[in-house]
Amino acid sequence: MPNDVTVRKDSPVPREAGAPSVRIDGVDVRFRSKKRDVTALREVSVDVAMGEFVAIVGPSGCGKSTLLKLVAGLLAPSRGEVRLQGERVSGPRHDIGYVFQRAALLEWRSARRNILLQAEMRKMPAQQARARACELVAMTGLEGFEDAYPHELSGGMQQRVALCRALLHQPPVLLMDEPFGALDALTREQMNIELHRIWRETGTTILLVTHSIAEAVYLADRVVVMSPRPGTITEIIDVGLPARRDYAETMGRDEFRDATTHIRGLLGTAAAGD
Ligand SMILES: Nc1ncnc2c1ncn2[C@@H]1O[C@H](COP(=O)(O)OP(=O)(O)OP(=O)(O)O)[C@@H](O)[C@H]1O
Repeated sequence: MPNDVTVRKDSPVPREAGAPSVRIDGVDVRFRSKKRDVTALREVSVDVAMGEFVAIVGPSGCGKSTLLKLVAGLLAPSRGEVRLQGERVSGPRHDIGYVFQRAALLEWRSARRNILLQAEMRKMPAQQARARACELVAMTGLEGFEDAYPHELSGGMQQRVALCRALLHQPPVLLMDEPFGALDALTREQMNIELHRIWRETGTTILLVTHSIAEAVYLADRVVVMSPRPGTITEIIDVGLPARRDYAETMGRDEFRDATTHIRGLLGTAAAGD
């Protein structure tokens, strides 16, 4: 579905009856070395529906990034299995987009050419890639900065470029690892608003790791709360907010307050910042 639907302006999140977009089933991850044996994840199971937005919160070191790496096929579970679009993940997957805390742009390439890097790596037809890049530049408000180099862009703009690059090949699943953690509070708020709109417009399934409880609840359909290492799922919260969310109005809603208070309670003093 997400591959051929690029614009879904007003519809709510589709909850499809078919296979989930991501299935994490009874997963353990152990890292063994001569010096130590670390169980990063234990018995983690979660299904993410097509087009759903799921946020993952938990104390530092509980295995959030490890979970995303499993979905991307960059790590193999020690037990259990991960499925992406119905297929068992058994190696690096190219049908995903990945956004990290640092935009990691190439300094010698313009914004446009950083975005098009994705197309070059995938050998996408040039015309199709340029058209898609233009669409994404408009969607993320980067118009007028296509020829700017990374050092000429603000942190928020650099992250927008990274987001365009991650979405260029229209991946059905987008993995985001603390993408706004390095931004100032106001820019982060703006990026939250934009990401929510882009998610609604593209229909992409999103898994977002964040240390911000407010960010998780504002953006997601469901929030996965994890325990300290070895990371297990403490609870999965359905935030119950409408698909269209005005930022200020959402902050004042009972559902928002209830969900954030509940998550803070679950995380207790182990919660990392907000
Ligand atoms: N390649 C690795 N080799 C050995 N141990 C690892 C490896 N990757 C992660 N770990 C360990 O697994 C645990 C989970 O790490 P991970 O980075 O997934 O946590 P996190 O929840 O994303 O942390 P943070 O919020 O601080 O970014 C940590 O104890 C970490 O030291």
